[in-house]
Amino acid sequence: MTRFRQLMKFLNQVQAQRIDEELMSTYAFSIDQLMELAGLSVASVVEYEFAHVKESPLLIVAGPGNNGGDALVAARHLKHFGFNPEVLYPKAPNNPLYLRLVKQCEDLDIPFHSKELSSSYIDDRYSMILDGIFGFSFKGDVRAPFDTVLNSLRSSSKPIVSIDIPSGWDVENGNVSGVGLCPKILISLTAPKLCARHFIEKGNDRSHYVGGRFVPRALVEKYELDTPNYIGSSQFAKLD
Ligand SMILES: NC(=O)C1=CN([C@@H]2O[C@H](COP(=O)(O)OP(=O)(O)OC[C@H]3O[C@@H](n4cnc5c(N)ncnc54)[C@H](OP(=O)(O)O)[C@@H]3O)[C@@H](O)[C@H]2O)[C@@H](O)CC1
Ligand SMILES: [K+]
Repeated sequence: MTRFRQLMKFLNQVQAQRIDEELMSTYAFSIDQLMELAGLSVASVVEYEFAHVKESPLLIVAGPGNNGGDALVAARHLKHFGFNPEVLYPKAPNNPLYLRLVKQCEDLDIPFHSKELSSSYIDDRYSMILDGIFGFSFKGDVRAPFDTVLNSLRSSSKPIVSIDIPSGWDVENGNVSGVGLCPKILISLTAPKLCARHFIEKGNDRSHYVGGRFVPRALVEKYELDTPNYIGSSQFAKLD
């Protein structure tokens, strides 16, 4: 596993969105490719942290955008890694990319839930929660049906791993509304966003990883990104 000193460069919301756009224009990536690598990084971190509870079901919560797409990709990889993922998909968009990801999961017999699950059900059934609800495009107050979904996840005692942004957090200012999740683990993709500073402040029982090994050198230089030197085939780096 790659270890790396805590990164000092944090992206604001506009920079994160611009980097995403440049990857898919100037640097000729398709969204499927980026999402596949992002989801593989996420699944690899979950494997590293939760291999000891492989038999118990994992709850993977997917939102309506690309953060949810990363979660669906991670669900598929985790199934191949020998885990037992189930997906909560409260608002499944009718978009060919996500429809394909859902079919790939269903073909692996990954169960899907569309209605909110109670915190007691979550506590009884799952060993951990993977939060792929909102990423770097989240804005404003949390709208239905995700307000009640966040409530039940927040009331659960199970450890939460957040993909890119803890859901409900302002991308730059953190959990200012108080309705956001409190993850134990954050996996920043490409580079941490400004809200990650508030995650790090919360102390030593938190782990911060970075993943998404697709950033070309010219983009690193343009945005002065502080990306880790990943070792070998490692899909993530743990930040000390
Ligand atoms: N380059 C990288 O690093 C890569 C990053 N990737 C991933 O993409 C993520 C960013 O994806 P994204 O841009 O699709 O947006 P994301 O945050 O998933 O949410 C958009 C959805 O949320 C909704 N929504 C928003 N606010 C809301 C509210 N208050 N209450 C309720 N709903 C709200 C919004 O709804 P709308 O406003 O359209 O109605 C829309 O449907 C990024 O974080 C990373 O995980 C990789 O896949 C690829 C490479
Ligand atoms: K998230």
